[in-house]
Amino acid sequence: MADINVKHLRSLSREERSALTRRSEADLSFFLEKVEPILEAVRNLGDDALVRFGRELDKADGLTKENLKVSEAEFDEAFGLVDDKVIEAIRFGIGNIRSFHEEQLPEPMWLKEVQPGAFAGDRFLPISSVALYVPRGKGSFPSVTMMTSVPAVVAKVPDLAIVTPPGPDEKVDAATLVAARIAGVETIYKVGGAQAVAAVAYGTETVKKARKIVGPGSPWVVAAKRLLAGVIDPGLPAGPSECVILADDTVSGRLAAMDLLIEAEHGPDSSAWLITPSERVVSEALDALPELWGRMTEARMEFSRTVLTGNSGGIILAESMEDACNFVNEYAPEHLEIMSTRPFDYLGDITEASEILLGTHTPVSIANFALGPNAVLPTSKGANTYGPLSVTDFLRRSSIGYVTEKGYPDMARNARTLAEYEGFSSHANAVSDLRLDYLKR
Ligand SMILES: NC(=O)c1ccc[n+]([C@@H]2O[C@H](COP(=O)([O-])OP(=O)(O)OC[C@H]3O[C@@H](n4cnc5c(N)ncnc54)[C@H](O)[C@@H]3O)[C@@H](O)[C@H]2O)c1
Ligand SMILES: N[C@H](CO)Cc1c[nH]c[nH+]1
Ligand SMILES: [Zn+2]
Repeated sequence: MADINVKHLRSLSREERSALTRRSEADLSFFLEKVEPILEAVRNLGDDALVRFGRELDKADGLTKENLKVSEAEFDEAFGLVDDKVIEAIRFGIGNIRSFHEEQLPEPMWLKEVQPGAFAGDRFLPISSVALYVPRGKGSFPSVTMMTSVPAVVAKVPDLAIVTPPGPDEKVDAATLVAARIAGVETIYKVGGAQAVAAVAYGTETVKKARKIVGPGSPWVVAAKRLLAGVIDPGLPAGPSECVILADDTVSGRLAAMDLLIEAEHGPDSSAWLITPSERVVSEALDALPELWGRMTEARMEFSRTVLTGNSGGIILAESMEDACNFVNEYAPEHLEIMSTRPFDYLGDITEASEILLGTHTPVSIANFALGPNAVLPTSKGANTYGPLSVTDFLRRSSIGYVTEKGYPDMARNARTLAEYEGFSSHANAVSDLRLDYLKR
């Protein structure tokens, strides 16, 4: 396949190497400009704007203020529309996702005696209201419903709502409704894109204001979250999907090509690279791609072709596995597969990746839908500072302190010394002997 990008890491200049790590999210200027009036319209016109954008952008001609919120009847109807096999897969996935996320739930409170008679610790409470964004543009995403709802329910967020675009029939994707109900979320609004972020940030007549929004989305959603970061907590940055397949010489290049196409098929703005020091793997992967494309739907094949022949995907030949691991760390992918019969040999060399999947039987698809770890992951080098969506994203932490009469003297003496050094007289007074006098009265 002559037009698939094949890069030799050794022959690239620093600029060329760094260009390979660039994602579509790096320049959102087009989207930021277009999204601003949408946010303003929602702020000023509320439901009227949501109905207008739903009709214009999602072609939901039958959307009205009255049906913006999913009804009980629509939830019930969804179970009849979804194949039993799909419901079973949703239940299977939710079971594993719940089991994984329950392990993340911290004790509600802990206290440690840091000095005799002086205690310090943390207390956790759920965030009072969170909106979950479930995309629906280039596909429907019951799996994102599972990944966002389960940790929120495990964290016991009292006020949860899903926002997701309506289809042209002004309905929410049926499997999304099924997944929401099984996971335990009952409020769903038919609004997507930038207008959904604005709706939960400002609140409208129908849509309740939320303190935080989580969930992945297209650049429209990412741009809106950036612009509204002062109004609502936008959570971790989760934009267009991306993956790196890191393969050594122990595996088949055909297998590597198969997994390279997983995330490359999300959209033309996705990113997907296969990196290997093995020329055999490169040539087998190139040979396999046409057959694999023949097994894909036309639209998904076109998306992945765009990715693998454009600026954000292809195959990279590295000098060695060490060289390849260094590149992976520079890239900081959302999903990483270490495809090798000895994956643990390389795990220690990878420091920057949102998700690391090991071996030849853990393709990204299994992690996207079934395994349990969260598939809402930071993109565009977000792995440098963020982790995957987790139960703790739905909790807020308060520090707890308790000093007893026994612990007071040492604490007060040291606090006073620093208060005086910093020049804060009231801070110092509050830990002076005056306190002991006042305590006597
Ligand atoms: N990082 C992650 O964890 C993760 C997980 C799943 C999906 N994803 C990514 O999420 C993204 C989902 O994107 P999507 O498009 O499928 O769904 P989406 O719901 O994010 O975007 C569709 C919405 O965008 C808005 N929109 C579309 N065209 C517009 C225009 N011209 N002007 C204004 N608004 C417009 C519409 O409101 C529409 O409802 C994909 O890029 C996918 O790769 C990421
Ligand atoms: N790969 C996505 C996260 O980047 C998750 C997903 C859901 N459905 C398909 N893929
Ligand atoms: Zn995916």
